[in-house]
Amino acid sequence: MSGGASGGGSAGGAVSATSAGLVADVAASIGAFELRARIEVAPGEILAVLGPNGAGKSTLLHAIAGTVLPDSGSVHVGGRELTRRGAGPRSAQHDVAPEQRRVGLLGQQPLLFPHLSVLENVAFAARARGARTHAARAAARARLEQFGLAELALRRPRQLSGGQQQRVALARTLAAEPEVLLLDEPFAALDVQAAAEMRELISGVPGSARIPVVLVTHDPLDAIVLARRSVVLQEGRIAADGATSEVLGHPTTPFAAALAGVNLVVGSVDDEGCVVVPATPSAHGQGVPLFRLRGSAPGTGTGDTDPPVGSAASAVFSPGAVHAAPADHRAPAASAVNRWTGTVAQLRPVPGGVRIGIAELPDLVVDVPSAAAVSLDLTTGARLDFTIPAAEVSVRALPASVLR
Ligand SMILES: Nc1ncnc2c1ncn2[C@@H]1O[C@H](COP(=O)(O)OP(=O)(O)OP(=O)(O)O)[C@@H](O)[C@H]1O
Repeated sequence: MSGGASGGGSAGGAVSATSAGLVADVAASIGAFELRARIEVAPGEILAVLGPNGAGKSTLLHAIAGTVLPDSGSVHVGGRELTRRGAGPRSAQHDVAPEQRRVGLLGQQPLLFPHLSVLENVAFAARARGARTHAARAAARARLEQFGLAELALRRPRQLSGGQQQRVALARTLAAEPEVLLLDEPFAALDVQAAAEMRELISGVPGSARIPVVLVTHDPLDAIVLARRSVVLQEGRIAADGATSEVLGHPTTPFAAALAGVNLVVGSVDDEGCVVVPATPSAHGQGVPLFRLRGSAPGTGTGDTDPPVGSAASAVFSPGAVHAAPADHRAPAASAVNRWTGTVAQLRPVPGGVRIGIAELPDLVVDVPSAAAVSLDLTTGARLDFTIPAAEVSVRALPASVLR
């Protein structure tokens, strides 16, 4: 799925236009920001798009919806070409107007018509597509029934909770029978209960409507619960793309690692199969000279699938898998594996314990249980020995370009 505009090559080139799903391969610029991304989503599939603020997630959705016109590239839904733009000034251009795209876009706010009842709001979508009033109302009633909203049919939007409004907005979006559904942080403005109800409805969309769904979210749990595949968009590029379990279970970018709540370090592989990471010298002048991590889980650091010596690799481990103990002042040898001494830089409470930031390895955090935190007498500036069992470390090969 990756490559294309995201790989810097084929925006404006051939894409699988005959695909039954959504294929968007676009390069778009807004001011200084440049998006180059390709996504492909099958009918009945939910693709989660994760990424930090300003990564271009909304821009990607708007390029599909037709409210942002890409500089180059193409958008196809069900084999229908919605946009084709070449890079050159004389290249052929083709853009279906947003209202004719049959693309449903739902954002954080429901944006219902305040003067129409719930029923009329939902019926409006079918009427806008040419359905007669009676048929549109009947279809709207059926959809409200399906969404558990039938009792609210005669209310105005202001008489609904935020969660009910958002569910009505989803019903209205689907009533237009879109060929693709784009969801831009649909849970962001909802409380926990309302978000759960909305999640439940969205999880049923692929099965009932058999359309491709793109879900932009900041919450990794949304991706885990709703999407079998995820992409991570960073600075306008696809930084990770694959099964959600892989993208979050073995993240390759610090952003994805932070989302998944795990530590990610990147380094080169030495002749013992360890990932070697240079550490930042600490203010105490006692930086960890080399940080070496070895994994032992099958296929993740030992055996035939080991990354070759000198290649780039990542090591991923949970903050709670690290054991902390008072430093024994005989600094571990530079050759120590899965063991290092570090200086406590920050301490903050987390459920069940304390999270330690380490001065020499600022990208890592270690979680110690409350009881251990008390016995360690934790203070900033304290020196601790950290160890992690190899079985808790997952090592994977990375493209060589990450070390440049
Ligand atoms: N109308 C606009 N004018 C100027 N710059 C814009 C405009 N819309 C978006 N941008 C810029 O384009 C970049 C991508 O924005 P976009 O909204 O697509 O990101 P995002 O990943 O959806 O972010 P967020 O998670 O904060 O919603 C940002 O740098 C943003 O400032």
